[in-house]
Amino acid sequence: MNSLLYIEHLEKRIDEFHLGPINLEIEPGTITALVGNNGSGKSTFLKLIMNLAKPEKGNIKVNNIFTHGENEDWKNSVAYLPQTVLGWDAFTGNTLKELIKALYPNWDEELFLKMVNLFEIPLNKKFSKLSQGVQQKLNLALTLPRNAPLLLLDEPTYFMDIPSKKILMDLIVDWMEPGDRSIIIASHQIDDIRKLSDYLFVLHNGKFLGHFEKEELIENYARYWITSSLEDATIPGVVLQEGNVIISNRISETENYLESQNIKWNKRNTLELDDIITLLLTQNKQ
Ligand SMILES: Nc1ncnc2c1ncn2[C@@H]1O[C@H](COP(=O)(O)OP(=O)(O)OP(=O)(O)O)[C@@H](O)[C@H]1O
Repeated sequence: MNSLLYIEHLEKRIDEFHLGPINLEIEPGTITALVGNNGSGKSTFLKLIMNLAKPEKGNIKVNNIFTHGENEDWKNSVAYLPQTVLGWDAFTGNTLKELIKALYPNWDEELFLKMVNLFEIPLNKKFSKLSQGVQQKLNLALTLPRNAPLLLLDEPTYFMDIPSKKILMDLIVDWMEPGDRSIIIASHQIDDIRKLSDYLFVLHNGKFLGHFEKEELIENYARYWITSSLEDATIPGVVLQEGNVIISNRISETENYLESQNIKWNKRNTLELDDIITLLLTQNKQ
């Protein structure tokens, strides 16, 4: 097996909250958007991968090494950007760079300097004196150059201005260029999800709703404007009906049924990805 990340039967409880069970494999060369409602367990899931939280059940392997075993070599294969970092406030960017560089044998100084330059990060200021957006940029500049094949990003663009988001997208595309790397990016930013991801990994209140190939997911949904009376018809595949507009995620079943019942429609379109995510997270009928 050649997966960068392998997860089976993963479950975690925090008080009333229950995450999982989750099964997931991440192949090299892919970007997966980790999507879910607030409190659905995205950050917890990334912490579990990093062995910063202990699961009740299940196994996690990074580059074929169990993350909760004696062998900690897996840590060289993963770079993690948490939502918030603790303990950095008193240090300048320069000092943080030296501390982190020493831990990562594949550190890419050229990429670090490029990111500092593109994001205009002042390296001589203490972390606590930087705005939240600049802190986020510095954090990214201290994460991507670790050159680990698996990159875990928890809301990396939350505080960033629009041009910086664009710069990061280009950096990520370049970073993926070698073809043997993968990213999991937890995000509520629809642009990040739409432009970057190959797959969507969807959580709802801790429940795993699916690991979808993005284009396939988009192709699976359609909206129809019905011109005949629908009355109380239960139409196969329909996940939402508002008046005479229906949305289906099993298009051929729906169309066959409409045809067999002589129910006419005069317009059909595809859904935007944010509409599909909203349906997944609110209907939860999948
Ligand atoms: N340290 C903790 N102590 C108590 N509860 C926690 C802790 N960390 C997470 N939780 C709970 O676990 C659940 C999942 O939280 P988590 O932060 O993983 O969600 P999330 O999907 O990342 O949310 P958001 O989109 O708001 O960032 C929540 O119900 C949260 O309250």
